[in-house]
Amino acid sequence: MTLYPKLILDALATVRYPGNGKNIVEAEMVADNLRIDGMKVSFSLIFEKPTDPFMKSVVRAAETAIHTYVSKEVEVTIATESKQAARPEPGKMLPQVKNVIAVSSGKGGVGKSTVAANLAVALAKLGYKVGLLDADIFGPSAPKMFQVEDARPYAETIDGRDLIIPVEKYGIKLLSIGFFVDPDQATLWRGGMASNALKQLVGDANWGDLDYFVLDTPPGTSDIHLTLLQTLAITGAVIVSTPQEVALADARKGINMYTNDKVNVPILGLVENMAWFTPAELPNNRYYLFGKEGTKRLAEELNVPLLGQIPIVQSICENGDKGTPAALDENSVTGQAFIELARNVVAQTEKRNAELAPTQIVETHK
Ligand SMILES: Nc1ncnc2c1ncn2[C@@H]1O[C@H](COP(=O)(O)OP(=O)(O)OP(=O)(O)O)[C@@H](O)[C@H]1O
Repeated sequence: MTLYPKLILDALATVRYPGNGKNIVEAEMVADNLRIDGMKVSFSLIFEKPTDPFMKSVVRAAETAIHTYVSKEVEVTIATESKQAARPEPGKMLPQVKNVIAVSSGKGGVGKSTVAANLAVALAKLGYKVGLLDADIFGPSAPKMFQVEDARPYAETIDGRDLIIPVEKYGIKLLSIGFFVDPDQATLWRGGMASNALKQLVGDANWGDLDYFVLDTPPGTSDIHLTLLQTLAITGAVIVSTPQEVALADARKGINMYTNDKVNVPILGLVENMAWFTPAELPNNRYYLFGKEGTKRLAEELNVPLLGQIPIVQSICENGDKGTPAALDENSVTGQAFIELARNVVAQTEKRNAELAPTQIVETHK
């Protein structure tokens, strides 16, 4: 049997690309590098993106078509190409971002998202270029806290890649998993889907130059943390806790997630949220509802800095609901507490960068 190009192309014309229903010859997906050498055939298939979900199945279908319509004896080699440049390798993503700060808590509901959002706002107030990624897949709250719930970020082609453009609010570049997923559906997501979505929000978004990239991570320890550790070199972690014993026990677990022997992310320090209650009409009174200075003692015991103590103030909650983070008003008691926190985060980050080598990403084992 003698093979010739038309025989191969006719076989390939029976394969449909599921994305548009056209056959792959008509859709100009077969590159003009078709080589025939005896019973050996090689060529490339061209896809729009390197992440095309149909890539594997189309390659398999093309091979099967040649075996079915030409001969089982043909030795087929198919390479894949894409029109768009690939996402940079993990660890090489976001070269223009100077510091990546993960805000974590061992336990839900301690105010981690409130602290992450207000830390981002306070850093921007101090004049830094700031990005905030709300990676809290099970309870994204940044859209509400920044009053951008209706935002639907779009993509633009930049240097040959389609990149998501972050929303800008209060001088911060912001993306939330909540812009893309109905929060009620999030818990139904399989781990892999959530991880892929997150990798896209990090690697396929136009974050540009940033001094601080703040990550609001999900509560507790999860696959999402592992994805973040495998995708980004996290400069340091900020752990949020409330003063009660149960929260402190969980805070230790949260710390361990960043400092075990496989992961080497330095802890920049702890934040004690809901440290005391101050009624608006008695601003000098402090009521220690959840115990006094538990987080402060934990910080001392672990020999890590206490970066800030944030009181329980009704306005923090109201501002969060209204979409105007408390840190926007630097003259308020809470605004000052968050500015102080941001100053301490900057000081600890600079100290860490002077004393320690850059963080390495956690390798993926296949
Ligand atoms: N210091 C504070 N004073 C008053 N209210 C606060 C304070 N910190 C957080 N809150 C309120 O507590 C609630 C929970 O806070 P937040 O969503 O930030 O917690 P979280 O730890 O991120 O929770 P999750 O586990 O759901 O991610 C919110 O309504 C928030 O406005």
